[in-house]
Amino acid sequence: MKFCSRSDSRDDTVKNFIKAFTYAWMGIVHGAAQERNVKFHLVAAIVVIVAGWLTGLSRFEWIVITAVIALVIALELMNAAVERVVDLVTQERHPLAKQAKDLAAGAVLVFSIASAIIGVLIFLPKWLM
Ligand SMILES: Nc1ncnc2c1ncn2[C@@H]1O[C@H](COP(=O)(O)OP(=O)(O)OP(=O)(O)O)[C@@H](O)[C@H]1O
Repeated sequence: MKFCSRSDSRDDTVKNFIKAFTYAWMGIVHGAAQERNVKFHLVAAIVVIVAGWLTGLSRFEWIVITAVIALVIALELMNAAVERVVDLVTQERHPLAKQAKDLAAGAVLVFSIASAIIGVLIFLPKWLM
């Protein structure tokens, strides 16, 4: 009979956490390497961060910019995941496959438009001053 000490189960929890983190990191690296839109948003994020640094943003504005950048990239990764699942389920043309891909792409577009508006609202008044 095998007894599990409390430190064994804590080791397992830490190992599982590290494994889950590694898989999630591999997802980000894969997305950045394979997905054109993820690459585009990563470059755009760098441009926005440099522009923010040169312009001089408040703490609150940096919080908003950080959240917006993270959400756009997270949505792109989710969109890529939906595309993979749809392609795994069917290689044939199917109206539901189209809807699934277009809905996921629509979600990215909605937030991309909102993030562009947020960017203009934060940066434009400072550049016009
Ligand atoms: N299996 C499918 N069935 C129906 N429509 C699809 C399917 N896969 C993609 N589409 C639709 O085709 C349009 C273009 O999709 P997408 O940009 O993913 O290209 P694709 O058709 O998968 O081809 P490619 O992989 O060469 O770019 C989108 O409207 C998408 O929803």
